[in-house]
Amino acid sequence: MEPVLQVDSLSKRFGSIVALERVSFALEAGTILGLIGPNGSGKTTLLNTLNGLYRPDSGEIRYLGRPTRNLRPHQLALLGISRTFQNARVFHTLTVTQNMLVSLVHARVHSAEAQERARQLLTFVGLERYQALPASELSGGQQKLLEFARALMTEPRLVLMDEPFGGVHPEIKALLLERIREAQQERQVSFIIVSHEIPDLLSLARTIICMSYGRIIARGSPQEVSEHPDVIAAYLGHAGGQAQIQTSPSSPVSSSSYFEQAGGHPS
Ligand SMILES: Nc1ncnc2c1ncn2[C@@H]1O[C@H](COP(=O)(O)OP(=O)(O)OP(=O)(O)O)[C@@H](O)[C@H]1O
Repeated sequence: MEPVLQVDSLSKRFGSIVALERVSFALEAGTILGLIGPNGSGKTTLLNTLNGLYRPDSGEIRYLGRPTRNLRPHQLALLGISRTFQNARVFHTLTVTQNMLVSLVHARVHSAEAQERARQLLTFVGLERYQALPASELSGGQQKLLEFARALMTEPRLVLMDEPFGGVHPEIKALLLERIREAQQERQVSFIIVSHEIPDLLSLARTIICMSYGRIIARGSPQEVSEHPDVIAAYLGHAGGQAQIQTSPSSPVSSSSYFEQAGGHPS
């Protein structure tokens, strides 16, 4: 089957900073890819390039076999690539429902159908009772749920999510994890999810890619990547580190304390 996304030798620099260096991978339809890596390793730049916010310096992205080079984010959204951000980007003065409808301004969807889609998706993420409230009245975690529901409004084939679990209350995180799984399994949506919440990501994703200094340093199953010596070294900042990436949410070291210990890139 044709991959939903094919990325070949993608590179992106900001002046002297190499944010992406010959990044290549393919994403099968209906699967979840987890993207990990120390701070500054290029994860957000990769998402920004995939959804048309940044133009790559070189390399090619094909979505459902079609090159995306000259397409802008709203055009890619109409084709089926949607996106959430590290800090939820909701419109605070608009109501929850209006936030949902914003994603369809460029789409030819009848107003009644758009309203019904918004209602169903808000129910899906447990926000139905807040639909008439300004988004500013939602908690940070609820705003992440809203952003996720909004990303589904265009009936995407691929959703790019940047740190969906960061700073989210455990109950909301559990709901978000469940709904991402449901969207993948029942709607055949593919996901690329960037997260520092390693145990959650490892439980969700079929494949993990680890980046460091703009390059892919490991890819494979959650277990393969979490045990990969280069991955452990990248997080610890020295080769042959003894620590393991914790693979279970119930493991004694939480992901956040793990990252506090491990730090980012070695300087
Ligand atoms: N718009 C920009 N202008 C200049 N440099 C940038 C820009 N965006 C990213 N960078 C640089 O590119 C590199 C990769 O950054 P990026 O945000 O993609 O990393 P990341 O892996 O997402 O980090 P984090 O986990 O901290 O979010 C960093 O050195 C960053 O400072």
